[in-house]
Amino acid sequence: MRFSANLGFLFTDPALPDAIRAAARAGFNAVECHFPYAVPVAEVAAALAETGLPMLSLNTSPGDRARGEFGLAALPGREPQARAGIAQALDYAAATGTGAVHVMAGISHGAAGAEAAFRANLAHACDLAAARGITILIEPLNPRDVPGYHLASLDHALRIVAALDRPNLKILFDCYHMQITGGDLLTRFRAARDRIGHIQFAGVPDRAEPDRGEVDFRWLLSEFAAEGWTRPFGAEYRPRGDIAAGLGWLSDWRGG
Ligand SMILES: O=C(O)C(=O)[C@H](O)CO
Ligand SMILES: [Mg+2]
Repeated sequence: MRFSANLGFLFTDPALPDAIRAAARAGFNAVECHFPYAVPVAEVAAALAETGLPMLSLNTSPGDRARGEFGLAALPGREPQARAGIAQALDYAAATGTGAVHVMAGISHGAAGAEAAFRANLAHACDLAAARGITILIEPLNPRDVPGYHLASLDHALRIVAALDRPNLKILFDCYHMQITGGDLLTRFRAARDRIGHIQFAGVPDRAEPDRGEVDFRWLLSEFAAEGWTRPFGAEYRPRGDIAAGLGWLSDWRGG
């Protein structure tokens, strides 16, 4: 069982290169991040090379968070900024050997033209990414945490992936969001298995360490592995307190 530290939520105190080093020391096998763009790419590439950890994924720019933006790809009229963000993310991914870019849909509130904009931007992203061997991810986010987010269900993500029919377009199956939007995690994972490119997890409902709450991750992740999932699972949770003190779940997996 291998685990990736999501550096958007874990090890957020040090700058990104030192967060990568901290994740390696803590025993993670990989890292992933949200928005690395303020950090010189050479520093991130150097930390990855030094630790030997791969960076699995990063997100396109969210846009202006102060104005409530959380992604641009499904915002009609914002195509230039969305595509600039996609180009920026692909450049950063290529320079760091990152295998996947999560193209963030954004808060569309179901506006007219949002779905068409999202699909066109995704097709564009897939074309650019394919030339660089990079996977494009889309991630349904639950509407309680992100009201109005354009991509709020697994079914919607499956419809998009089927319609665009690109081999490098996959779904980011975040067990936290999936539990809140319907549960039935193993059955829904099995049904979507061929379309899934990455898995994340966190305790539900508090989005903290995955060692308590309504999902038994020791059981669930073992079942995913039994289904043939071999990639690292992305730990994307907000620690209840001290990060190191909360890593018992990781040492339990490692056998103490
Ligand atoms: O919020 C999540 O679950 C994510 O993984 C996104 O990348 C947003 O940061
Ligand atoms: Mg997630």
